[in-house]
Amino acid sequence: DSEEDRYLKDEYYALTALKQAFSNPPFAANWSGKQCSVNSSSWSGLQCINNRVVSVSLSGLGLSGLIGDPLILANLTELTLLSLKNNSIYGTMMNFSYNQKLTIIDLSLNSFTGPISTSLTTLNVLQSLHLNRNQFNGSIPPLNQSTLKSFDVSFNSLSGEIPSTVTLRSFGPRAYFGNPDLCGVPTFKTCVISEEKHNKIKEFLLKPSLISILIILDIILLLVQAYSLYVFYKKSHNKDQRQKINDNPKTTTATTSTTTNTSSYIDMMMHVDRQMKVTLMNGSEGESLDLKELLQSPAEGLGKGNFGSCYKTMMDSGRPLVVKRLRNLRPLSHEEFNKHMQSLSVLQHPNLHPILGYHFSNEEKLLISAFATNGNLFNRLHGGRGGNRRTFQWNTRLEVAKGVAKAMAYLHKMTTNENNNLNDTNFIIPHGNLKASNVLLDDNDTPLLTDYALTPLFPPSLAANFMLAYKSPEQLRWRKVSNKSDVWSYGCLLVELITGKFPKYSSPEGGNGVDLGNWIHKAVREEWTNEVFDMEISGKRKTDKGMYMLLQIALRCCERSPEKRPEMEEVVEEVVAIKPCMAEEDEDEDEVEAESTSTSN
Ligand SMILES: Nc1ncnc2c1ncn2[C@@H]1O[C@H](COP(=O)(O)OP(=O)(O)OP(=O)(O)O)[C@@H](O)[C@H]1O
Repeated sequence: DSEEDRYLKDEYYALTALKQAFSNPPFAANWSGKQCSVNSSSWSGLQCINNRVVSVSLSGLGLSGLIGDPLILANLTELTLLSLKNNSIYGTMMNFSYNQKLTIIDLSLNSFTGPISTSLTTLNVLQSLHLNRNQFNGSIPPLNQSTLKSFDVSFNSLSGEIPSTVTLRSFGPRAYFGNPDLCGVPTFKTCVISEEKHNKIKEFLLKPSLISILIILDIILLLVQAYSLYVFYKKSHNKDQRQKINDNPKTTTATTSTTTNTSSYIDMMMHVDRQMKVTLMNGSEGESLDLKELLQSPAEGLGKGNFGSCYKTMMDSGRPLVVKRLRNLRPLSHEEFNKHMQSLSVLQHPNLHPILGYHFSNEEKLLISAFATNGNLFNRLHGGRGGNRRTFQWNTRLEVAKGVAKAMAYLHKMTTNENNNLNDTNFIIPHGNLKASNVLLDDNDTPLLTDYALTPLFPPSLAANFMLAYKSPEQLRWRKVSNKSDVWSYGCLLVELITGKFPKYSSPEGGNGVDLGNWIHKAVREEWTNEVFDMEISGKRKTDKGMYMLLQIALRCCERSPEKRPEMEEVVEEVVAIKPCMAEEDEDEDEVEAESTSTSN
């Protein structure tokens, strides 16, 4: 299936599920066949643009039924308008986290119950929200999008103080009418605890009822649990293995963030406790991965990415592993996840960091891999510049450039090779997320690519926004990952490697990050080529010829037009042909000699 076919299928299933939620919808027969034909739709109430559903308008059709799955619309990622107004639909409100393009939502005049979904606060282009005349209860989430101009939650059972955001305060009291327990501006009711409520609370606390006893017992139980977790955590921290982590000086260079994120680790342990299963990847049969041991071992947070967080953990054997806790996945069945993971296990290359195993349960999706001892390329390149820095020599950088190019070419070969044994039609191999923090370095600074080919696991809109740190011009426009957008990313990585400049997406404050792919053309055009090289590789001696050659390759990879960019295979040939700098090797030998003379003296 092409990516477009996948979108079509996903959207078709979402709409079919919606149809099935209603008993005898008048459009039952009409909603059959393909939902979109380019910019039109034969399905009543639907509008399409470029074969994607952009509007679902089903108001006043006498629809009745329960919407049970809050993510029922998650696959309609291009949806801008949703109106189910004036029907008899019940159930709780949908989760709109994946419908980031919604501008108009109208669920008014139905029988929805439960709280207003907090996912609405994430919709940055929302202009109109009508939820009036339902039975929504609980408090109003702190909506504060400046785009929101029309808002109505009147005649529900909402309660508590209206959050004091600029947006919510901008609507008159009419928007909030008919919610007797709602208070604060702009309603005319001030939020004070009434005498009656006050007495009720007093009564509740003083006169033990079954409910109050249960609540108090619950609180005690929670405290006991928290205490035993604390004791357990302390204990495991004191283990010898913990000492090993602390004693290993490389640990600090390996992490993006040295802060320990223990609370979420404990949180994770509680989640997976019930289904202790790690599935081993093909090729990892010799491994033994016991999730229980893995999660009970001492851990430290390595950092938080766009799709989850990584933890380093030390097994009893002394082997360090990394657990990546995935977040924001698209709704996936266990089978789909398995299928994708198993197809990834076919990929084996000395410069690809393998996933050793994974865990899938409703609550958690974890990927497990070996810990790369020298951390990631981003830290190696930019870390410790103020002092305490391990020099990153030109020859080592060149080796990194070669390794990454080989791994990328391998991934691309697997995408296009017709005889490959990846018969999973959903399989997409372009790396899709190449950036310096996704290039890990082992003991010898050998580069190991990680986070490859994960794009299909995430909702397309999210993947488009978060992946591809070095976004190519066409990727910015079409929001699609391709082999050629990977080539652009590789070019940007080369520029970062040669110049030591921060890319725009991850520049620290005051770090002068630039859009590397475009900047390098400007730099060469304006003839400051000699000044672009990182002082660490060009300062001491004359700039090596190889550096110019690598710069030329970077320029070709960063051609604005994808057709003009080389294939990764050609890139490998050219990068591999660059010879290391002999002068630097001599310098290294001199340094080693000087060191050994000074120690023998
Ligand atoms: N196997 C590993 N060995 C050593 N460090 C790792 C390993 N896996 C991940 N890391 C590091 O952990 C940190 C968090 O990784 P994570 O993949 O969650 O985020 P990211 O790479 O910054 O962003 P993204 O989610 O877009 O990939 C990064 O600094 C990454 O380099």
